[in-house]
Amino acid sequence: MAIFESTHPLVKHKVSLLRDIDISVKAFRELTKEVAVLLTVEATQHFELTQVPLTCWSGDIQVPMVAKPQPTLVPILRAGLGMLDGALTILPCAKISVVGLRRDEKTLDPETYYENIINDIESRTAIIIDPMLATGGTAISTIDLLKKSGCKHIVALFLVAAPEGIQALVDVHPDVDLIIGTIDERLNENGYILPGLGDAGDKIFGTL
Ligand SMILES: O=P(O)(O)OC[C@H]1O[C@H](OP(=O)(O)OP(=O)(O)O)[C@H](O)[C@@H]1O
Ligand SMILES: O=c1cc[nH]c(=O)[nH]1
Ligand SMILES: [Mg+2]
Repeated sequence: MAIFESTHPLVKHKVSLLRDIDISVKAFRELTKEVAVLLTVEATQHFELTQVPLTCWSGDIQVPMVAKPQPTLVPILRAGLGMLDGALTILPCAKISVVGLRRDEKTLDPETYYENIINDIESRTAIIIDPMLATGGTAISTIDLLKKSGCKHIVALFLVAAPEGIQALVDVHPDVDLIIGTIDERLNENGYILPGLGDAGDKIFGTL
């Protein structure tokens, strides 16, 4: 597994703005989208290229094009939807697989309530998008679902991650690459990330 924490100054700046207790729903949505754009650039920067023939204005040439089929984006409902527009800005032709999971507030175990994964996932990279990696339970279950569907290459993007969640993911799915905006300090006793963003889903959907 590769664990990559972004060093981009704009990622750091925007994640810092997301932490403001007085942030509006509008600003939280906009910043989430903007960080998703930047993280998607980071996630795609090592995509393999291949030379293909093309006829251009001056004749026949060989041009570099991405070798593998378009990836599938995998937003985890609900909060992952807040990153979808940003990821699609960079990957406008990506297929979309949707999974819905929620944490039980007491046990912190994830419950899967929706699954719609594309058919031909074997040949595509899956890019999971979710603002938060806390205990890691939700991401681990999502990766289980993707692998059961035949997915062979998985990258996961998070705005903020806790060290506990990263370790849990490494232990269970060591082959998955992580792209993280900022690695925070720790989880609190309720499984929330410190200093964190609070409940990202509630802030994106205005359900606080
Ligand atoms: O790493 P974990 O401990 O599993 O926690 C992380 C998950 O918790 C949040 O979703 P939540 O369950 O609040 O659902 P929501 O997106 O509908 O708010 C978050 O968006 C992740 O999906
Ligand atoms: O800190 C956290 C942990 C889980 N889910 C969130 O939205 N925030
Ligand atoms: Mg939530």
